[in-house]
Amino acid sequence: MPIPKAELHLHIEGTLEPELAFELAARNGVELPYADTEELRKAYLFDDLQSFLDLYYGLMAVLRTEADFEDLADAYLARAAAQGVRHAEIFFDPQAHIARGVPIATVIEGLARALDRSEERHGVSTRLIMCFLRDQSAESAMETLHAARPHLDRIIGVGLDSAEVGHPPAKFKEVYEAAAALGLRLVAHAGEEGPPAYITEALDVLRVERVDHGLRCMEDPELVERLVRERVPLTLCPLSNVRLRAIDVLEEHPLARMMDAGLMCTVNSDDPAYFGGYVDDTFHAVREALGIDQERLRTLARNSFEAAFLDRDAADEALRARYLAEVEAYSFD
Ligand SMILES: Nc1ncnc2[nH]cnc12
Ligand SMILES: [Zn+2]
Repeated sequence: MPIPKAELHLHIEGTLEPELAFELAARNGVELPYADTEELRKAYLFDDLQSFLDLYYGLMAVLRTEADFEDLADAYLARAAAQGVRHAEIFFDPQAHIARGVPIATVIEGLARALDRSEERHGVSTRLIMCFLRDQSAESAMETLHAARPHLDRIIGVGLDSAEVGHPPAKFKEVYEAAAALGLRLVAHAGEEGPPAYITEALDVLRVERVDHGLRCMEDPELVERLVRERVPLTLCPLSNVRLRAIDVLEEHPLARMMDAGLMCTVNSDDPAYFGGYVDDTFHAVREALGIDQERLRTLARNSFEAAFLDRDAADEALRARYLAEVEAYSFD
């Protein structure tokens, strides 16, 4: 049985396995530019974030109806449960769907159908985080926030993803202020490909509570000191960093050094259908490649629940306490 853990950095569209992509393509009469699942999988060789995003957005063409989003999320939750995930905070990219003529209500209601059954069916509690695409305009992000207003009871927070370099966090200051005023929690991708200054900006200008990736903080010792002092959780995704060439090989990933430095690290899967593993596969991979020992794996699991957005009410706090107790009681043998 894998160690219990929370997944805090997971793009639901990045869980679209080739088999489901072909099934949904057939269901919706969408032609995919690949002969079969094997040919599609062969296309998963990326030079950088942008080359991945081109494929990722293209494949979304198969997602059209509420049932498609429900099936996508349900398939993820089943896999996550098998990997020891007890709580999942799930990103989605509404602008990528609205641009294809799929209304935000279809996306959210479809995902919610799977999420509403998740505790009972898979034993996984869930939250939804709506991401803005940072390579689109600040106005488009604000329109998306407005479009989401009828569904805010379904959404715990907002995030910022897509092509990072050239799209610094400050561009989204206003929409983050508007989201905070609506009571939404705030996260943002920063320091994946972009410089450490983007991490600082995400903290100071967007006022995020967690940083997604944050990998490049290691280039700025003062920033590391600050992240340690303020105990800012980082949602790291080591397999993603290797596949998107932020790091050459997993053996060179700074996770162990980041933990040594006292950073509050969590380990997550990002886009597991594309990057060769779900979250427990990632735990195993870092254990092998970086010599992360059992007690450090337990720390990563503990951090994931401590950094989770499970503090809305007494029921949330009780859930967090239960999960943390499961982590402490877990035996690796
Ligand atoms: N790793 C990643 N970075 C930025 N945007 C993304 N969208 C999906 N995965 C992403
Ligand atoms: Zn991501």
